[in-house]
This record gives sequence, structure tokens and C-alpha cells, in this order.
Amino acid sequence: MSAPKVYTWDELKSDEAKSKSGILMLIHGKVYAISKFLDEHPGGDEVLFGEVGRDATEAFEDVGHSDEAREILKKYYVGEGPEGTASAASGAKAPRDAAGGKATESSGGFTYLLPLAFLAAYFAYKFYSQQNAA
Ligand code: HEM
Repeated sequence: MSAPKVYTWDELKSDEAKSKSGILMLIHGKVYAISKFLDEHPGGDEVLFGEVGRDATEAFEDVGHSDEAREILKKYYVGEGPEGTASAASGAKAPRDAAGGKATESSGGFTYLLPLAFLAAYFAYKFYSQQNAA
């Protein structure tokens, strides 16, 4: 098995990549030659041409493509994207999600604990005042 071709940005932005017969798409750090798929795309060929020469990962994910769409993609795989695009694509969302997740978790945890703390304090007070009364 030979190593996959690694595409450069120049190749992805070339006139060839923008042409109907040579259109290239960069998604999740991988390059797909999708000329044969242009006419079949349920979302139309215009949106596909609009993503040539840039990282189409976000556009592709924003649509919420089905597993079937991802399966179709595999058929058109021709090589790897420019260095860094695979991690950049996944890394772009990860830090934001991680920070967002943490923020809601900590503030959510705090607001959840506060009434519980009051409740515990109330029962502790009740328990001790009852003991004193007896
Ligand atoms: C070569 C990569 C792509 C493949 C294989 C693909 C495949 C598909 C498939 C199979 C569907 C039908 C619904 C589904 O199964 O999810 C679909 C719908 C759609 N796609 Fe893509 N797609 C690709 C790239 C893109 C990109 C880059 C965009 C946006 C810039 C896009 C925009 C859309 C839209 C808007 C629909 C919804 C069409 C409708 O329901 O009216 N697609 N695509």
C-alpha cells in the first residue's frame, strides 16, 4: 500500500480544484475528489463549489449530514489535506466546547449545592434544638 497523497493549499485552491471535472473538497483533514457527486448532491452543487479552496469541515458539519452522507464521502477519498487541517478542524471546536462545558458545570454545580447546604443547615439546627428541648 502506498502512502496517501498529501495535498497542499495551492493544489486545493487551484483552478483544477475549482473545475467541475477536478473539484476537491477538504473535510476533517481529508481531501475528496467529488466531481462525480456534484449532480447527485441533495444540497446542490453550488454550495460545494463555494467550499473549494477552504476547509469545508464546518459547513459540512453545520448541515448535520447523515451517516449515509459520510459513507458517500469515503468513496471519493483521494488523499490527506495540508498539515494541520485535521487537528485544526477538530481542535477548533474542542476548546470552545470544553470551556463551555466546564462553565455550565461549575455554575450549575454551585447553584445546585446552595439550597442543599441550606437544607442541611436547617435540619441540623432543628435536630439540635429538639435535643436541647428534650
Ligand atoms: C462532498 C461532501 C458532501 C457529501 C458527500 C454530501 C452529501 C449529502 C447528502 C447525502 C445529503 C442528504 C441528506 C443527508 O443524508 O444528510 C446532503 C444534504 C445537504 N448538503 Fe451535503 N454533502 C457534502 C457536502 C456539503 C457541503 C460542503 C455543504 C454546505 C456548504 C452541504 C450542504 C448540504 C445541504 C444544505 C443539504 C440539505 C439539502 C436539503 O435537504 O434540501 N453539503 N448532503
